[in-house]
Amino acid sequence: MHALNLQPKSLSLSLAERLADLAVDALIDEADLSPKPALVDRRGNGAHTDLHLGLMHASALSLWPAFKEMAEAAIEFGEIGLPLREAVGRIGREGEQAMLDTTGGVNTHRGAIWALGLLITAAALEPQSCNANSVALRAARLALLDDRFAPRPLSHGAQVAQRYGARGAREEAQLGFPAVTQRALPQLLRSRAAGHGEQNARLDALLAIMTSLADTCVLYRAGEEGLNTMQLGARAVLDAGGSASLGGRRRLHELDQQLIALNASPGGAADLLAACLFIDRIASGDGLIQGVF
Ligand SMILES: CC(C)(COP(=O)(O)OP(=O)(O)OC[C@H]1O[C@@H](n2cnc3c(N)ncnc32)[C@H](O)[C@@H]1O)[C@@H](O)C(=O)NCCC(=O)NCCS
Ligand SMILES: Nc1ncnc2c1ncn2[C@@H]1O[C@H](COP(=O)(O)OP(=O)(O)OP(=O)(O)O)[C@@H](O)[C@H]1O
Repeated sequence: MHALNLQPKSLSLSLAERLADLAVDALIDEADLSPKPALVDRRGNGAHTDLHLGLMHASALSLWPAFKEMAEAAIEFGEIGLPLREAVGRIGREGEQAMLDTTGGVNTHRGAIWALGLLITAAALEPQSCNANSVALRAARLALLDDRFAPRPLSHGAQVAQRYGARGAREEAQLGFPAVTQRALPQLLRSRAAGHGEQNARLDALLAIMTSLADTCVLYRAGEEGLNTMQLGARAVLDAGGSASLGGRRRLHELDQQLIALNASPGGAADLLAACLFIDRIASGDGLIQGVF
C-alpha cells in the first residue's frame, strides 16, 4: 500500500498544500517537457496562436488555491458523495475563473483542472491509500456523481461528442483514467527501466496516451483525419524505439510537423500527462516524504 506521509519534518505544510504543490508542479513539468508534438513547450507555441509557455506557467500557478481548497473539501467532507462532488465542482469553476482572469480569457487548463481536481480530491480522501488504481477509482466514483449546479454549455467537447460520438474528458474520468493507468504510467515505468532518461520517459508516456485517446481538442480542430494522424503517428514513434532513439526522434519530428499542418493540438493528452506525473509522484511517495518541501 502506498501512503502519503502526513508529517513532513522540515516544513509544516498541510496535506492540502502539499497536494496543491504537486499538482502545480505536474502542470509546469508538462508545459516544460519538450519536444511535444504541436503543443506549447520550451521550443514554442506548437499549433496554438493564443498560448505560450509563460501563460501556461502563470495559469498553473493561479490554480494553486483551487487545488488546495479541493483537498480541504475532501478532508472536511471525508467521504465520496454529492456534497463533496458539488463542493469540488464549485471550486473547480472558481479555479477556471481564476485561470481565465490570469490568461485574459484564454483556455489554458480547463481539462487539467477537471482531471487534477478529481485526483487531488481522491488523494486527500484517503492519503494512506494512494496507489495509482485506488486514487483513479475514487476519482472515477466522484466523476460519476452528477453536479446539479454544473452549467451545460455547448463546449467543444460536447460538440465533438454529438458529431463523432467521441468519449471526452468526463468519460475518461468516469472510467478511472484508463489512458493514465493503462497506457501512460506503464510506459513511463518501462522507459525509465530501459534507461531512456526522465524527459524521454515522459515524452513516451505522452505518446502512449496519444496512441488511443479520443482527444476532443484534436477532433474539434482537425476532425477524424487529425485524430488518426495523432494516434498512428504516436504509435510509429514508440514502434521505432521511442523518444530516446534516433528513429523515434525522426518520427516525432514528422508527427510534430503533420499535427501543426492540421492545426491539431493534443491538449487532452497533455492534460492526462500532467495527471500521470501527479499520480506517479503521490503513488511513489516522492515529494510527500519529509524534507522535499
Ligand atoms: C468535464 C469538463 C472537462 C468539460 O468537458 P467538455 O468536454 O464538455 O469541455 P471542453 O471541450 O471545454 O474541455 C475539455 C478539455 O478536456 C481535455 N480533453 C479533451 N479530450 C479529452 C479526453 N479524451 N480525455 C481527457 N481529457 C480530454 C482537453 O484539455 C479539453 O480542453 C469540465 O470543464 C467541467 O465540466 N467542469 C465543470 C466544473 C466541475 O465539475 N469541476 C470539477 C472540478 S474537479
Ligand atoms: N502544453 C500544452 N499546450 C497546449 N495545450 C495544452 C497543453 N497542456 C494542456 N493543454 C490543454 O489543451 C487545452 C487547450 O486546447 P485548445 O486551445 O484546443 O482548447 P479550446 O479552448 O477548446 O479551443 P480553441 O483554442 O480552438 O478555442 C486546454 O484545456 C489545456 O488543458
